[in-house]
Amino acid sequence: MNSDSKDSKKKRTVGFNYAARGLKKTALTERNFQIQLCAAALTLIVAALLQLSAVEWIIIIMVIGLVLALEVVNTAIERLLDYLSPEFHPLAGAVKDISAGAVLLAVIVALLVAMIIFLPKINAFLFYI
Ligand SMILES: Nc1ncnc2c1ncn2[C@@H]1O[C@H](COP(=O)(O)OP(=O)(O)OP(=O)(O)O)[C@@H](O)[C@H]1O
Repeated sequence: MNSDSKDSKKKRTVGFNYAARGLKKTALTERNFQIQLCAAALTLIVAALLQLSAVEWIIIIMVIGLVLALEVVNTAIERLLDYLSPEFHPLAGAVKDISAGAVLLAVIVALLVAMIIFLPKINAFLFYI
């Protein structure tokens, strides 16, 4: 392996480490992210119990990923604003509200998707027993 490809592999590993560190920090400090991680774990357990099809699994995993990724971005925006605008400023407040609104939208979509996929299966299961 030449030194150029070694360097680029090292850079990728270092980049991944920084990203993992960011996720770890978010998971350890952000209450909303912790709640969403628990909800995601619960959803995956219910999905496994209800034996979803491959397409249903893909949809569920995508909406979970959307919510978690948006929460991470929202956290980054909050931190950035805390750094740039530690004092009260209506614009800083508006940006935080809008960023939180994006997470809320994704959560609503995730709830709707979960209801559409899970409710008929839960109904069928209850009817069966
Ligand atoms: N610098 C600021 N200027 C004006 N309003 C702010 C400011 N910081 C926060 N706010 C208002 O307070 C709300 C909550 O902000 P905060 O940063 O506490 O976010 P949070 O959702 O409680 O997340 P976290 O608990 O992770 O900090 C914002 O959505 C915004 O309306």
